[in-house]
Amino acid sequence: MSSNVWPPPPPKNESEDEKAARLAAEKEAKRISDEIDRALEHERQELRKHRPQTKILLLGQAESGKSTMIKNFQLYFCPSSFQAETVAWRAVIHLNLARFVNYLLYVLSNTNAGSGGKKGDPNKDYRMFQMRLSPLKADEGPGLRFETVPEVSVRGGTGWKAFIRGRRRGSQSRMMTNPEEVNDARRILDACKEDIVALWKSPAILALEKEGVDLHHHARYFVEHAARVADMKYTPTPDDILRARLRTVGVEEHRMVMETAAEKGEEWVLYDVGGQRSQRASWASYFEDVNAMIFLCPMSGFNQRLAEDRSVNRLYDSMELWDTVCRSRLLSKATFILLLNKADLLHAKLKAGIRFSDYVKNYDEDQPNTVDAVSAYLRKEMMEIHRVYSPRKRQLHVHITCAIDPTLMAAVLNSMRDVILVEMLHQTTLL
Ligand SMILES: Nc1nc2c(ncn2[C@@H]2O[C@H](COP(=O)(O)OP(=O)(O)OP(=O)(O)O)[C@@H](O)[C@H]2O)c(=O)[nH]1
Ligand SMILES: [Mg+2]
Repeated sequence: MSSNVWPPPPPKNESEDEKAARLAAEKEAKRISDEIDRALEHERQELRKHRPQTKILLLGQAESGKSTMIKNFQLYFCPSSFQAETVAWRAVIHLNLARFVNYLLYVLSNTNAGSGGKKGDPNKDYRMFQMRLSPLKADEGPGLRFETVPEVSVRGGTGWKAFIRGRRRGSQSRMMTNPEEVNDARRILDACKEDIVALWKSPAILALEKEGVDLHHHARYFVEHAARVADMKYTPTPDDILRARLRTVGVEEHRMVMETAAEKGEEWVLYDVGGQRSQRASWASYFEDVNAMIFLCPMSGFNQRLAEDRSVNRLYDSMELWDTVCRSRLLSKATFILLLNKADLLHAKLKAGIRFSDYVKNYDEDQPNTVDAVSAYLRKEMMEIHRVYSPRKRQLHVHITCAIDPTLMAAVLNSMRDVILVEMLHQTTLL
């Protein structure tokens, strides 16, 4: 008979007295075991009470992927709250799609791409779109600019997700005025979906790309998936939500109740800031008591310019910003995590033959034009800035990331969580 079975089976030929004594002993053992469990749980609760709240600040220039990281965090550590916000993201995705389609139409109306005029030609299609999507254009304001796609934005703290779910009135969001309007927009998009697909495949769009008009915008994904996304029955997938673009204005506070094992029930506070230059002045007031700072540097920006100042290269801006953040005394005690993001876009650019060394003068042209070599170079440069300019010695944790790929992000998120927890524990024991 196996000695591993618990509780052990009753001995053969057990008398009534022996049975009563055995049951009493088992009951006592269970009482003691439950008591130990209760004491452990109590100790855990006490530890939690006395541990300072986990506060994490995300920094980086506009479109570096800060808000996308917040979504990843929520998807991984608080999946049910991520799930609950799906409907709110659908409205953002539809606006991303509609505005990109409007942009395509605008670009087409300003070029001679494709052959205009004939029956059934692409120009006829886009005129029809312009007409059908006019309700969505109502809040755009005059003058879509040729070189940019108008962005969807919302000011932090407006509670827009609850508003779109129809639970909150009076939101200040400019995005939509009421849920009925959201449904109208869905019906219009559904009616237009075949035309959107046809427009995207049309010779006029192909001609634009051939002429060198850059249509590599984050909303491109939604127009490529228009048949699914514009359908009335559409529900966004996690991948779609990670691709949705909603520019952050001001500072958004996200209170996340962790659903995963060790920290289950704990509330972590994440601050997401607007990354444009005009927004950066408001950051400092959040520096003081954060436990960790996650900085996002989009590696693919090496050949791009800032939307807010076309004279500035995006990668240089990121480096300068990193320098400033490293020097900050207010952040000197925070755990530093650096994410070299948009590895997928960097890969696509390098593979297309765009040379990193043409834009970054310190990168020797003999060095390989590969993601590995370029990311190793950026890692080294940024670690050096951190080492030289940090007001006190501190560890830096660096990851190469692609924030739209939740499978790849899982390992990074786990590692970041572990680092933050260990630092928190360290701070608690020092207190
Ligand atoms: N291809 C690719 N796209 C990404 C990646 N990370 C983020 N994005 C996309 O880039 C766009 C901008 O990302 P956001 O997270 O909104 O950028 P942000 O830093 O919050 O920008 P601001 O709110 O303006 O400061 C979104 O459409 C994301 O889906 C990435 O690693 N690869
Ligand atoms: Mg943002």
